[in-house]
Amino acid sequence: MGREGGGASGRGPCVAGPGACRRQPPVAGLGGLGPWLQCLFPQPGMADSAQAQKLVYLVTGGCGFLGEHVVRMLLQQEPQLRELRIFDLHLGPWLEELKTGPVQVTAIQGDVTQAHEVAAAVAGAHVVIHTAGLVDVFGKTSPETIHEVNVQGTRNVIEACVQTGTRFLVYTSSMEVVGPNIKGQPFYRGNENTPYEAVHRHPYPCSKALAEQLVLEANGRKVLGGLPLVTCALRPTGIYGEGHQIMRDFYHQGLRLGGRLFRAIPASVEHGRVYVGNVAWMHVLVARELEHRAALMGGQVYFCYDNSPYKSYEDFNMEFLGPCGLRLVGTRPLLPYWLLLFLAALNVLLQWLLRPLLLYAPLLNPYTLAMANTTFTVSTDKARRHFGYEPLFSWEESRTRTIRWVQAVEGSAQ
Ligand SMILES: NC(=O)C1=CN([C@@H]2O[C@H](COP(=O)(O)OP(=O)(O)OC[C@H]3O[C@@H](n4cnc5c(N)ncnc54)[C@H](O)[C@@H]3O)[C@@H](O)[C@H]2O)C=CC1
Ligand SMILES: C[C@@H](CO)CCC[C@@H](C)[C@H]1CC[C@H]2[C@@H]3[C@H](O)CC4=CC(=O)CC[C@]4(C)[C@H]3CC[C@]12C
Repeated sequence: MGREGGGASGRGPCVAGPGACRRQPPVAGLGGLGPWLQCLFPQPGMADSAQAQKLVYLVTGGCGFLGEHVVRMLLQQEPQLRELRIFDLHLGPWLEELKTGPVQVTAIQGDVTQAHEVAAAVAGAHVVIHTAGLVDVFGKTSPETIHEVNVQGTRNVIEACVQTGTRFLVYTSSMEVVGPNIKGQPFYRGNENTPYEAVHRHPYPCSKALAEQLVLEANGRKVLGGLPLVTCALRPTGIYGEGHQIMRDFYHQGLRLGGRLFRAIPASVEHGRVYVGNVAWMHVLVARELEHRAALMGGQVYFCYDNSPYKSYEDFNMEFLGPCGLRLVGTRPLLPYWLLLFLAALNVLLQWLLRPLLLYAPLLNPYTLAMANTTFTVSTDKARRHFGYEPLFSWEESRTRTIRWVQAVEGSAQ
């Protein structure tokens, strides 16, 4: 238990860096798009592996944006995997193609708010990666539902681990657990220990903060069989990459506006972003190393980071949308902040008025405006120090992959 820093186990060598254990080109390709389908069968290299395939992993939310990348990354990069269980409210058709490889892929349609469904899925798993969640900052779902899925769902996962004897739990938290806070104070190149007043009112960050707290408090609880549960939480900043719905929304909005997007956020406001492949890789590494470094990693939080540049939310998106033919108009915001705030408030009113008839959930509301307008960037090496994380994808690779994906979205939209 907790052989910190040893790296002598069968799974140890990967801590030296991704190159040491990369068996295939990194995962890519999502959403059933043609050019990416070649990457759907990443497993043959693993068949050569002399290592015993003995581990059972469960990924909740495995059909979501991040979850799908975690699933594919595990199949590619975790040689000890025997069975991969994918638990999600909505199962994707792409799962079928994964079932032909050497790892047993078990798709489980289920709801994290239903304790018995979660317990059945967790039973017999060695590791649970809990990414399932309701990501809603646009008012699409009620605060109660967000709480139910994100908080009660997480509680159910923890209890299932305790009751069935699963010892390792990795939770996908969020930068939003820290901030930006309601005062809009900047968090500039902060790390996991940077003091910051983390005060929230919006249901999404509140739910993520509560769920993260539950996960961290559960570290050390005795599971069935008497051994301690080892948990930790990963806090991605704004994730981007293949399958990112908000990027898709911005792209389509730009197309509707004749190939233009209009600057609303000052270029000086920096927003932390991280490539989905690197977030997935970090989950895989954490899951692998929790057993060997339990004393060091148990109960810890880690920001997810890579070498993506610090830019404003809009300027960062243009790194991908620009090469796809869109243009960001204006070097400064075209509308004054007070007017944007007024429009954001108007959107809230419209959402409320239209609710009986239709769901009106535009990107702009007071919360998203505050988010986009507040500097929040991380600069840390905690993940490297604790479990040897280095980004698997360089910024150039991440950028190229994302651009290719947006281009494929464009192709499939025509
Ligand atoms: N997208 C982002 O920029 C960031 C996301 N996160 C976190 O990462 C995790 C994954 O987020 P995304 O992949 O972006 O979201 P997503 O919406 O694409 O994926 C979430 C998945 O969870 C599933 N799910 C939702 N409710 C469920 C339920 N009741 N039972 C079972 N499955 C359910 C959904 O069907 C979906 O497949 C979430 O926990 C989110 O809070 C954290 C930081 C940034
Ligand atoms: C005012 C608009 C003018 O173009 C720009 C609006 C952008 C917003 C939709 C995004 C700005 C910041 C994003 C959030 C941030 O990246 C952190 C997040 C973490 C999560 O855990 C989930 C997603 C998100 C809340 C993300 C959502 C979209 C933004 C608010």
